[in-house]
Amino acid sequence: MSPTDPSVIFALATAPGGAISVMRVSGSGSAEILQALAGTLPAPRRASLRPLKHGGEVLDEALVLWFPGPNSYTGEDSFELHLHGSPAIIEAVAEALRALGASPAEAGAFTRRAVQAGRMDLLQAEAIADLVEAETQAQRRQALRQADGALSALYDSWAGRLKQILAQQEALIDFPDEELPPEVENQLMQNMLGLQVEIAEHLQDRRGEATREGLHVVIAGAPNAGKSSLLNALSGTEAAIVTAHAGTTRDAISLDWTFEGIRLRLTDTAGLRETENEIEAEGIRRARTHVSQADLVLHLLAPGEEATPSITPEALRVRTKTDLAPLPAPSVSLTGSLIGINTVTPDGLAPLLAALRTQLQPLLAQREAPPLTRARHRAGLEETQHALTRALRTDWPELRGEELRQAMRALGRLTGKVDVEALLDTIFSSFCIGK
Ligand SMILES: Nc1nc2c(c(=O)[nH]1)N(C=O)[C@@H](CNc1ccc(C(=O)N[C@@H](CCC(=O)O)C(=O)O)cc1)CN2
Ligand SMILES: Nc1nc2c(ncn2[C@@H]2O[C@H](COP(=O)(O)OP(=O)(O)OP(=O)(O)O)[C@@H](O)[C@H]2O)c(=O)[nH]1
Ligand SMILES: [Mg+2]
Repeated sequence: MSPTDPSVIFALATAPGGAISVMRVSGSGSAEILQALAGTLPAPRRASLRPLKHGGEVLDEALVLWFPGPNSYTGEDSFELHLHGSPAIIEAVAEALRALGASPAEAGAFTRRAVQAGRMDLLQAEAIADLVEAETQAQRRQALRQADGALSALYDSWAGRLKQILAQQEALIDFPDEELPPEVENQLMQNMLGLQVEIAEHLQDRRGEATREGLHVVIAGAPNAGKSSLLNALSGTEAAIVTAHAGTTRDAISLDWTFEGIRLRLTDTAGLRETENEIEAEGIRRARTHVSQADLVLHLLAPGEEATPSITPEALRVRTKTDLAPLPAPSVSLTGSLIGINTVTPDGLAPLLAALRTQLQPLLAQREAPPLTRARHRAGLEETQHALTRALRTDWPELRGEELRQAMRALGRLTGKVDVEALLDTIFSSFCIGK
């Protein structure tokens, strides 16, 4: 293929500003472009130092990696130029690549080509995006596991079982009514139910989404309860203003905090009370919105403040300023849910951290089965479940077959084994350039 083949794409794979910048190039026609720049093709998959020349000039002295297809990330002929990371070199090399017929890659284009070449499925491609963006160790582990194909294997096994169920169903259709063996029909129903139960359990597991997206923890309570002090103490920042004046916080203040490898978005809110002040009232309205959308609410109560009713039934109730007024021992044992903290003594937050750990335990637990990680997976599995439910409800064999096929299609779209093209744009548009 000619060096001007439009299917060759290039992109910087590293963020600008580093000492080294990696330019990635892929597509049939890569070999000619690399030869034009580096003189000859280096040995495959080995780092070689080469002067890169274009227009009779040396652009940089670079490390070159040549990956002949199909043994490359994209499955195509591709190469990498490990350049000195200056803007001038990057610009000159990009200019040369354009002149040689390559075009700038769109977001996710390299991974998209890897999917199209059958080197990975959609779940693995999504996991690569998550891997690139992982900020916590839990996110890293989860993405790596999904990239390895653990979730794909689970959904593929379900697709395999659905295929068997469909085959059993078709065998039933061919039977004349009077000879229909009831145990075959029974077996079929059992298989459908068994699959539904497994998918339902998988859908109940929120670990994957919580790990990937983080959890929203909202600190709420009356003015002066110590909410902003807690936000500052947990995050080790002075993000929120603290004063002895009741009604200090108006705007909600959010920051990210990693606890036990889980990403938490902490939000400090305006103290809840009746007020004539227009600004404070708006703050309180926003506070209530945050509370209603929280995954976990910490309801802070100053000493002497009535513990009930709580802001929301699920809130963790936290008695503050225990350095001033220790939690009376009986209240600890009687209402085990009341946690005592202060932001003054060295271990003042320990009871809250312990309670948070317990609360998050289900999310921290390593389990055998890989969790679903995106709304897309949840929607596809729910569609599968609905189709299975309809298949179970109907006595009409042809209709049941159609519902089973629909369940298979919904499941197949998750790995990308069906209807891939329609999905690629939405999935890869969220990637960064160079991936
Ligand atoms: N420089 C560089 N670092 C990188 C990548 C890259 O593309 N370039 N990666 C990109 O995301 C990740 C590594 N992933 C990769 C996956 C497959 C192949 C590859 O060439 N696979 C061939 C040969 C495998 C082998 O060496 O045994 C193959 O599978 O056939 C390369 C990188 C992270 N680090
Ligand atoms: N002794 C003691 N004082 C505290 C503690 N936590 C907060 N305070 C004090 O209580 C007062 C109110 O604290 P804030 O953190 O501003 O309270 P808040 O709930 O954010 O108040 P608003 O923003 O007005 O709703 C300040 O004077 C803090 O120094 C604590 O654990 N011990
Ligand atoms: Mg405050």
